[in-house]
Amino acid sequence: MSQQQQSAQNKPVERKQIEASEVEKHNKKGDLWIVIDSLIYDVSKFAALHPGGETVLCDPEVAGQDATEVFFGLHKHEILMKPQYKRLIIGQVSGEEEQIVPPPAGSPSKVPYAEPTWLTEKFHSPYFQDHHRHLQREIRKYVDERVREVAQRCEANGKRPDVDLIQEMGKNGLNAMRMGPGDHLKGRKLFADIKPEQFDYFCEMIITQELVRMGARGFGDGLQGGMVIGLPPVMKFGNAETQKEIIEPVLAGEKFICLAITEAFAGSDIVGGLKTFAKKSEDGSHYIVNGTKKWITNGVFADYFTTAVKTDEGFAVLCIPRSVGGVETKQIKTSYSTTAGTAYVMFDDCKVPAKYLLGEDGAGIPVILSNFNHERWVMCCSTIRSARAITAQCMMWSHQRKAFGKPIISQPVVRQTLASLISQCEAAQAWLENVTHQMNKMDYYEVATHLAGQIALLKSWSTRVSHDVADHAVNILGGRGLTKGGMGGFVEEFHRTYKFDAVLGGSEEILADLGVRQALRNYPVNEKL
Ligand code: HEM
Repeated sequence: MSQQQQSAQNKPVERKQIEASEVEKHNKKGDLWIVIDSLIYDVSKFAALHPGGETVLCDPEVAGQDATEVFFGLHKHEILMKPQYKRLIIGQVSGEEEQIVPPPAGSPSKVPYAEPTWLTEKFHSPYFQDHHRHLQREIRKYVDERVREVAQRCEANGKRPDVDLIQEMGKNGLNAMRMGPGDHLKGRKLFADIKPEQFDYFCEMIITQELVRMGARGFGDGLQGGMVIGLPPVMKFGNAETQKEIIEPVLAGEKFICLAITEAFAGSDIVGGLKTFAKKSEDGSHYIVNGTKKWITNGVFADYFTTAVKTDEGFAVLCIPRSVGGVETKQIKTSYSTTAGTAYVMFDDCKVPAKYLLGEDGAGIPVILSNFNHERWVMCCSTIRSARAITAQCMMWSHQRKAFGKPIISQPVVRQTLASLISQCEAAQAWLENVTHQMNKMDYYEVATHLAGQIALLKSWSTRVSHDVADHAVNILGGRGLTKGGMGGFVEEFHRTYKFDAVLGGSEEILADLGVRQALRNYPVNEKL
């Protein structure tokens, strides 16, 4: 259920007022009431179905009593928002009021550090303007009301993300906005009535960061991850005919695309290690492609494969339509959900018309490299926001979970841990905002020359932050951090999946090294220690 529906349902309703002394009388199997946040639940029949068992509800400290504290030590608030549990409410304790009401859809959380400072009351930012704030509110509402349910469902059942949702995101402009600023936005109606000329990398950052709050990493990649990394080479290097065929149908969610670089034979060593070969025909009209690709996000349902190949000229990129025949895909089961459509791809004598060549034959490296900075930056946006969401979960859990008679946040060791996680999240977001600002100001070549190293370092470091956050979050949540669903479900999911950002788009060590090597390129000859 969306937050908006939740808050609508939470509007003050006339409830039957019942004295606490009356509630106390209903304290046994078959006649069992409990109070949570002033509301009286008749659990007489539900008790036998309660996932935590009937016995715990018949405990003298629970049966006929106010069980608010024990309830929130064991369950997420969202359970009480479900209609099947709301139906158990029979009244309210006389003279008491509900205290725990979720904020309206789209509004920022007031939990300390749950939001970046630009969304925190009383804080200022040099980067964000009114349209950014408007976009953030609208996209959060959209995610909470429209996307979250699909995300949780697909993450669990492993099916591809609903095509009607992707097509809706095509119509409302979101798919195009996820491709960053550029000519493709001109004349297009954008989500939340953002004007194309207003759209900058901060807008894109907002969209990416709001989407990851769903806590469904596999779905996040399933939801057009392939488009975000596979379409840019077509947009930049495709010829007019190919662009016409591919770009709009992909943005509309009618066709699907993926980026096929990695092979079982080669990850980061894309130049030396690749084996997929494209042999040009004598008349130059087509290529015959043979080879395999591995871990290709969205490959299972892609119609187009933006594929790195070797040729007689050296290295090239072809956008291979599945429809040419000879393309086979197999699902790979990874540690996140199969909803991402991660594939093993086999090209067997694929006859690919030469018009699908992106850029020049033998000059494929810049085509691939041109993609990397944006892709890595998107991953920074995503992992940094997820780490913050997990830190907020730790904050909330340690605030409401009691051990040794006190909330666990009263333990100095827990506060020390939170201090470290908060500091890392704040630092990572601040660096990200700085890099994003530079992206708004620099042109493509300046980014490649001056910012690629910073982006590489930021990605490398932010996934270290995620590592630390995931590790400590599991310790704080305990067994729940290792259990799917329930109170620690989000933490379990993050701990299982944060490594995707550490490996995809260049692994931590490779990127750290790239960052330093790029710095050395501009090392001044005239300065000595
Ligand atoms: C209206 C009242 C309640 C409802 C609707 C409810 C519902 C649920 C649900 C859906 C679960 C499954 C776990 C999850 O999804 O998080 C659960 C587990 C549990 N519940 Fe309740 N519950 C209620 C009250 C209580 C109370 C008052 C207690 C107090 C002892 C309690 C103790 C437990 C325990 C011990 C578990 C297992 C927790 C775990 O697996 O970590 N429940 N409950």
